[in-house]
Parts: sequence; C-alpha cells; structure tokens
Amino acid sequence: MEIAKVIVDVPVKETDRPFDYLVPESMREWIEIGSRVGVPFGHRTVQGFVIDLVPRTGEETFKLKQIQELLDIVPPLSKDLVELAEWMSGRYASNRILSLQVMVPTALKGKAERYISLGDALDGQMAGAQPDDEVLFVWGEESTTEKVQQDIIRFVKSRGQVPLQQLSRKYPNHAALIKKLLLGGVLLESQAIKDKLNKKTMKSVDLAVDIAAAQEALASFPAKAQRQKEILTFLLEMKELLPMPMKEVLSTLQVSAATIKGLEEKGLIVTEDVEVFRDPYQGRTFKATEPLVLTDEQKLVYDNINGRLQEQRHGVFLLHGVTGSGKTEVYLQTIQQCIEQDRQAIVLVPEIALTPQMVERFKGRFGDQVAVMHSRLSGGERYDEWRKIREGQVKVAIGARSAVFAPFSRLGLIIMDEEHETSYKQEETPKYHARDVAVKRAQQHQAVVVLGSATPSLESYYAARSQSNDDFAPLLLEMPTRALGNKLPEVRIVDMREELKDGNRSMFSRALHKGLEERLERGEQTVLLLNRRGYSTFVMCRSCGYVAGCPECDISLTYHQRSNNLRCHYCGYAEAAPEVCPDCGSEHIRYFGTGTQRVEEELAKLFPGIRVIRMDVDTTTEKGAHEKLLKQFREKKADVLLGTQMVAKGLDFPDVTLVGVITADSALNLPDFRAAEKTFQLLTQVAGRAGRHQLPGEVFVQSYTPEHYSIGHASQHDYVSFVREELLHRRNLQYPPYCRLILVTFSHEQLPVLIRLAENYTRILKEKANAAGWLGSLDRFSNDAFDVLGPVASPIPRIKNRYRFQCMIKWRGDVDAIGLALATARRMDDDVQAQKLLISLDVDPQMLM
Ligand SMILES: Nc1ncnc2c1ncn2[C@@H]1O[C@H](COP(=O)(O)OP(=O)(O)OP(=O)(O)O)[C@@H](O)[C@H]1O
Ligand SMILES: [Zn+2]
Ligand SMILES: [Zn+2]
Repeated sequence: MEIAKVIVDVPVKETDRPFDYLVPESMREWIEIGSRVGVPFGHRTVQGFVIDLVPRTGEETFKLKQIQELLDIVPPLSKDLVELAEWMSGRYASNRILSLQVMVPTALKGKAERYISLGDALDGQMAGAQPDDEVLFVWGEESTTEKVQQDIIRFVKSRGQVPLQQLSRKYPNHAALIKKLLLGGVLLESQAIKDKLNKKTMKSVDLAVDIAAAQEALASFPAKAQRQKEILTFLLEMKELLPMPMKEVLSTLQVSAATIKGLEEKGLIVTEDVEVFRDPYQGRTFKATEPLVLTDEQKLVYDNINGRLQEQRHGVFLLHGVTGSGKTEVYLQTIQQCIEQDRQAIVLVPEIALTPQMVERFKGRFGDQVAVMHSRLSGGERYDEWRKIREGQVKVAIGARSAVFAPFSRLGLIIMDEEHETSYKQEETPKYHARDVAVKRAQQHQAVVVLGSATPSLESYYAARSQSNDDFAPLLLEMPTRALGNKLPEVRIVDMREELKDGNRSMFSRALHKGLEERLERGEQTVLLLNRRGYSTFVMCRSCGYVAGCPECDISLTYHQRSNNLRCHYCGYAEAAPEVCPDCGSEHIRYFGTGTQRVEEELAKLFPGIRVIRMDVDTTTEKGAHEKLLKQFREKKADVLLGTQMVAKGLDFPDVTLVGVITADSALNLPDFRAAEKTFQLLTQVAGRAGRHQLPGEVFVQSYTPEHYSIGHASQHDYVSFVREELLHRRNLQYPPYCRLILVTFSHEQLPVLIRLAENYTRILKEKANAAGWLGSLDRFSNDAFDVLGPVASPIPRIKNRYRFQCMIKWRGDVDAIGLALATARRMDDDVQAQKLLISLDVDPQMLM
C-alpha cells in the first residue's frame, strides 16, 4: 500500500497542510498526483487533491484512514500544476486548497458522481469489433490490450453510462488504458445523470452492424426500400464520421424520421443520444486568414521570440509596441511556430478585451484548434473547453487570467496581451497575478512568455531595463511604428478651466463639439470615453483644477460624505472638506460625478437624431451584449460609441476618426500611487483607436489639469518620457518598482477590538523585523528594506457589518516579508479564534482601495 498526501477542502489555517491517507489496493493504479478524491475527515467525507504519493514505511504509529473514493478517472490536475499551486500558496500567502481549486473548472468542484460513457472518437476503435460477439473479458485471462479495449468499449456501450467507481472496480488493472481512452475521446467522463444541465446531447445515427454486414445488407435490399437504401449508403460513405447527428442525415437526404426508424427496426442502424461539446462559437463562421508578410520591425521581434522558441528554452520577452504596430500578427505567427513544434500555446487577454474581434483573429487563423475560456460562458461550456484542452483536441487556449492554468501538457508559449492591465490580478484568494504565474509555468515547461503592450506596466518595463530582478527580467523588444505605416493620431488637450471661464458649462468643449459635428457630416465615427473610475470620491475645483491631496503621501484625499471630511487612505491623515477652493477661493469646488447616461442625454440634446451606442456595466450585463453592441458599431449602425474603459482597448474600426475623452483627470485623483500610470495607459490606449486605417485620426482630451505629466506625455505618445518622470516620483516616495508591497487587511465586528488587534499585528511585525536585523524604514540606497505603514481604516471602512483596518508593508531585497507577514498572522491565531478577527494578505496588490 501507498500513502497519499492529500490537501483537503477545508479552507482554514489548521488544515492547510497535507494529510496522510492509505491508498486502497483497488485504487492503486488509479490514483496519481493531481487526483481528486473523497476522504474521511473528522465525521464527514470531504474532497481533496492528492499532491504526493509515498511508499508506506510501516512505521506509522497510528492507524491511517483510507481514501474513500476517486472522483475522476483522469486527474484534473497534472503534476506540474500541483507544483505550481504549491508555489502560488507561498508566493501569495494563500491556503493550498484554494490554490489548487482555482485551477480546475467550477463544474468539477461539485459533489456529483462521475459517469463514463462513449465518446465520439469511436469509429476507428469499433471498426474491428464484432458487436454481436458475446465473448466478454474474463478475469485473469491472458489478453491483449486490444481485446481489453474492445471489451471496455462494449461494456460501456451496453450500459450507456457506467459509474466511474464501477468501471474501476471491474478493470482494476487497466487504469492506464482507460485513461488513454478518455484522453483520446473514445470514452467520456461526465457528471451524474441527475444534473443533465451540465451535459448536452444530440440525437445521432450509427451503424448497428459492421461495415461488411452493412454492405451485404445493402446488396440484398428490396428495390422498393429506396429511401432506406440511400440512408445506409450514406452512412457507409460517412463511416469515419459516425455517429452522425440525426438532423444532418435528415436534412442531407431529405428523408423522414420514420424511414430511419424502419432501418433501426431491421437492426441495421441505431439511434442514440451522444454527448456533444457545447461550442459557444458554434454557428459563427470565422473568415480564414493567411499570415501577413511581416514588416521589418515585426520581423525582428518575431525572429527574437522564435529563436528562443526553437531552442525550447525558457525566456520572457516584453514587447513594447505602439497601438496598431501589429502585435497581434506577431503573436499569431509565433503561435504557428509553436504548433508546428507540436507544442501548445496560451493567449491571455484582459477580460474586457475578450471581444469577438480578438477571438475572431485567433479563430480565423487557427480555426478549431482554438479553445476560448470566457467568464461569460456557462459552467458547462467552460468545462467543455477545459476538457478539449486537456485532451489535446486544441492547440491554443485563449482566455482571461485563469486561462494561465489551461491544462496543456506540452506548453511552448504563453502570450499576455495588454500586460499592464490590472484585471490580471485576482482580487480573491489566491490573489495571484497571472503574469507571475505565467513566468513560473513557462519555467516548468521550458516555454517562452511574451508580454505585449503599448504601455507596459512600470514593473515590467523597469525589470526589463534594469535587468535587476533575477526571477523576472524580460528582454525588451520594441515596435515604435504602426504596421500600416500611418501616423499615430494627433492628440489635442483641451483645458476645461478655460471653457468654464469662457462661459461653456457643457461637458463638451467647443473643440470636441465641432469635431463631433464634422464626423456626423462626413459619416465617420467617434469613440467617446468617460473614465468613470474614481468618480464621486475626490474633491476638485472646477475653476482652477485644484485637487485636495495628502501632504504626506502625494495621493489625493478621499471624500467621506457621512463625516464630510477628506482622508488619506495610506497614512490616515484627515481634514475637513473645504467650502471654497484653498488655492483660488472659488466656490466651484465639489466632488465629481457624472455618468455615461448623462453624457448620452446631453448628446441627444446637442445633436438631435445622433445614433449613440452606450457601453458600460449597465448595458453589457447580458451575455453577448458587449459583442452585439460592437457589431452594431462596426456595421455603422451608430455614429458614436460611448463608454467606460471598455471602449478603450483592442478595437480596430476603420471609420473611427475621432476620439474624445470627456474628463481625463478623473482617474488621476484616486488614492492610488498608480493613478498617473493608469491615466497615461488609458489615454494612450483610447487615442490608439483613432485613424488606424486609411482615414487620419484626431483625438481630444478634455482635462482640468492639462499640465499633468501623464496627460502631456500621453498626448505626445511618449511612453519613455512618461516612464522617466513617473519613476522619479516612485523612487522619491518609495513605491513599486523600487519596493514591493503587501497589503494586510483586518476585519472585525467591533471597532475597538479591531484597532487593538491591528495595532498588535503591526507591533509584532515590526519587532520581528527588527530582531531579524531588517531595517526599520525604507532607505533609498539600501538593498534590503522593510517598513510598515499604518494601521489605518480601510478605504471601505465597513463591509457587511465588519469594520476594516489595514496596514501596508513595503519591502525589498532578501528579506522574507511574505513569510513574516503570514507567520505573524498565524501567531495571532488565538485572537482569530476567540475574537473572530479576519486577516487577509494581498501580496503585490493592484487595488489599494
Ligand atoms: N505585416 C502586416 N502587414 C499588413 N498589415 C498588418 C501587418 N501587421 C498588422 N497589420 C494590420 O495593422 C493593424 C493593426 O494591427 P494590430 O491590431 O495587430 O495592432 P496591435 O499592435 O495589436 O494594436 P493595439 O495595441 O492597438 O491593439 C491591423 O489592421 C492589422 O491587420
Ligand atoms: Zn480653485
Ligand atoms: Zn497620507
């Protein structure tokens, strides 16, 4: 007997370690690292993942319990994913079970029993079988694999669906073979019959006899059975494709269901329900595309990446290519190479950019070899896509963040488009960043990572420039010009303070108004961006652009309506909300608020008859809505596409010649040290939507602080100057990439208890750091550093009746800050138990609010 190390599904600290279970003899061949099992735990049975198997030494002092059941035949996780989960748990201070679970589709998390049925790859397998041969596999009999295989197939076929447990009991010594059949699609693993919802079946037609018998029957058919003869002939012709969907037979031959029934009664064919993969893109045709001849710039980049790919050696590239430089074409051709090596590729895109246009480009080039993992897919659809990946039916997986766990076995390439996007960071535990996971996973597979963006994150760019960070130092590749040779659009900044001064109280400046008018006359299109991020939270003067900021932290203060004061969410500084502007004395100081709906109304008022498509959270909640709206816009059923961040990314519309940004500053004033970076990125991206094809583009950026460097550099499309200036700020204030952050959030129902415990935590943390000899504060010139800010009330100070406090750890170098933060949290276990304190760690947080 062997011992399995199992991580159980009880996500509390006490159980965050492997437990030992005996592997019963009957499961020995079936259980592998990555298997999902049911094990007794306390008084109940819980699920768990096998993360290791060790031989039994016989020295166990107490009686170990046995694994009770095996939940899937093919383990949902492979050994490398189990290792990755372990790494992730350490890297992001997450419970192991949560790290493992994030890698498997939700459909697999349920308790439903697994069943085995026949898959649709059966044709070849059944060709030699004699369906009426009654010799069944006999226990102990010497037999060839071939024979066992036929036997298994016949067994499953005769029962329709066989519970997994039953199959493993009947064939205890043929686990490898059954797994092979499952991976080859000959057998199919599915949920219990009771949740039929999860499975889609199709009425199909198959031959009930072998080919020779069918041909024989055909030859001796009476002449009057012409229709039946046609069907049989057709099925024989299509024998490789059997079973065929009934619908297809009916429509191709124009025969009736009754005729098919007649043949079935003769025992020549069978009709049955066959499970089909739900293809969410079914019925949509994708125009096939051919590789384009690369421009010189593209070629250089491509050669670099491909060189590493051919060596089958790990490497990370940061592709900095301006909007429209043709990054996608480089991705496509690199993927082609990867496929030709018989390896597989993952393409990560921000959820928001997972538009049909993006999918179309990959489906257009690689067709059915692409699986799409979209969060809007149903659980069942996602499960199907996941299975296609695991079974090697597809070569490319495209999806948001979690697609980084696509269960490919021969991974060659991971592409991360728009690598700067914050949505690559998961906000729930495990709070992983897909970029780090991608790099780690690629390391395991000797695969290549390509991080692409027109506006790389400062962390990535800095790492590439300085080559200092050893576990992540990408090689920098640049594409500074557009693939089609056209210029980047001209960006004009409109000073909204001047507009107000001149009596224009509208949300549209005169220039943008005129621009819109011209587009309407010429029948060209406009994209309008309303950056809603951060609205209503900061205080700004409409006369002079003054924004209330923290004197200590260089971030804007957040307005708190209830207490009518302004607070800093980093250090806790607070002041009363001003009545008049402290800078210019104007009374036009207020907290900001406007919405897409208001813009839409204003547009209708100013331009009667204007056709506007509004795209924001309200109009895109429905499945497929996003896609429908974009399609309408592409078909020129509207003059204006108005929306939030959603309209800024990845869209390529030839007739868009005007882009307007209603208020560029709104994100600048968030209490987030990345505010300037985010603003720069957004402006650059949205400006990049204009003039991508023949027609030249024009961009108006409306702003109350036009002198801000993020706006100025974005208008010049000058990434490098922006970065230089931004890095200076980051260095002065000691923010990433000059250090790393850990955000520790505490919550409790009682405020005084919370404050005491949060203070305890920070005190212990500081003491330990001191004892370890790490510096107390961040010195600009020290290599190792550790510092703690806070605790202060969280930006959202109470959620669901729990008060929240937080502290921020800044660290750098060889100090084990993550370990210390976690150890300190665990040391407070008693408090956690007795007083219901919750502590959550966010390593490298993206959201500071
Ligand atoms: N080698 C090429 N020859 C001709 N056209 C090309 C070539 N490469 C790209 N294009 C075209 O240039 C346009 C811009 O390319 P693409 O959308 O891939 O740029 P991108 O770098 O991904 O831009 P963004 O960051 O804005 O999404 C597309 O219409 C694309 O078809
Ligand atoms: Zn003012
Ligand atoms: Zn502050």
